[in-house]
Amino acid sequence: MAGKLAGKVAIVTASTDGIGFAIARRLAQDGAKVMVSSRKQNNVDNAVKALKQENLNVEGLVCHVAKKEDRSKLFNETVKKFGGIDVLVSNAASSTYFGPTLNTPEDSYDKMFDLNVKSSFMLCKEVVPEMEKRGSGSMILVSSIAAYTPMSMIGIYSLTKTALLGLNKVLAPELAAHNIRINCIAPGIIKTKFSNALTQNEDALNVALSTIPLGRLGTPEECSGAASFLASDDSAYMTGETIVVSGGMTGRL
Ligand SMILES: NC(=O)c1ccc[n+]([C@@H]2O[C@H](COP(=O)([O-])OP(=O)(O)OC[C@H]3O[C@@H](n4cnc5c(N)ncnc54)[C@H](O)[C@@H]3O)[C@@H](O)[C@H]2O)c1
Repeated sequence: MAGKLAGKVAIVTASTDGIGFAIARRLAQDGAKVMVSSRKQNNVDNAVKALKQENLNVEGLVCHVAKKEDRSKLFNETVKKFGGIDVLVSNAASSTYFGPTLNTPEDSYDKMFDLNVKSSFMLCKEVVPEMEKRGSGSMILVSSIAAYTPMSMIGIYSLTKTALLGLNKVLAPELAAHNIRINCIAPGIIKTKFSNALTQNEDALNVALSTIPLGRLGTPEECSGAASFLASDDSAYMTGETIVVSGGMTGRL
């Protein structure tokens, strides 16, 4: 397929719905071969079917990103199906507690750090040998606007997203030595299942909208162009950076 990502192979985690699905679709529309993944076989099957119906070059696999054996399988199967790995989008995350930060249970804290931060780090670390074989690579971490201005009722989730900005900065120089780039995307409030709790409550929605200069929520598709840009050689001189996709929200929460 022609396009700015022609010849590239991409993995997108948690890509059967929401922002991950939109990114997987956009990378494939721009010419990449894409491995779609998430935790449930049924969701993987549905996403792959939908994308194949659009004549996109995708395959799918179950991957719970906190499980080492699942991550290994994801890399091995991608190499087997597509011949290598050029792009990794680490998108999986969860927010397991809503309320005052000081009340966050320890197991929730651990779960969010394990999934949102540690799994991202392990994916980045473990994919390096495959990218080295290709001679270059691009990694993209999905952070959040909450990384900059923590949202009060999801304080520890926000903290994990700030940690990803740090991970981005700390890995960029080391990965550069392998000719691999790493960058972040920080979405604002995007209409997905993830943001349902906020967007289905009219009062909360109105408060949120009042902080967004563009006056509306974003869509998953509006995050996907930034991912495609960071995956492509158009961003060849960028590493350790973050693209904010928030309708102008930065610093306004
Ligand atoms: N929606 C927003 O407003 C918003 C804003 C900023 C950042 N984000 C980030 O965007 C990313 C995608 O979120 P989304 O809004 O598309 O919501 P979503 O609920 O569609 O995506 C989250 C995905 O992560 C998956 N996931 C959870 N645990 C997993 C695991 N262990 N292994 C693999 N997958 C797992 C879920 O199944 C789900 O598909 C997340 O990193 C989220 O933090 C979302």
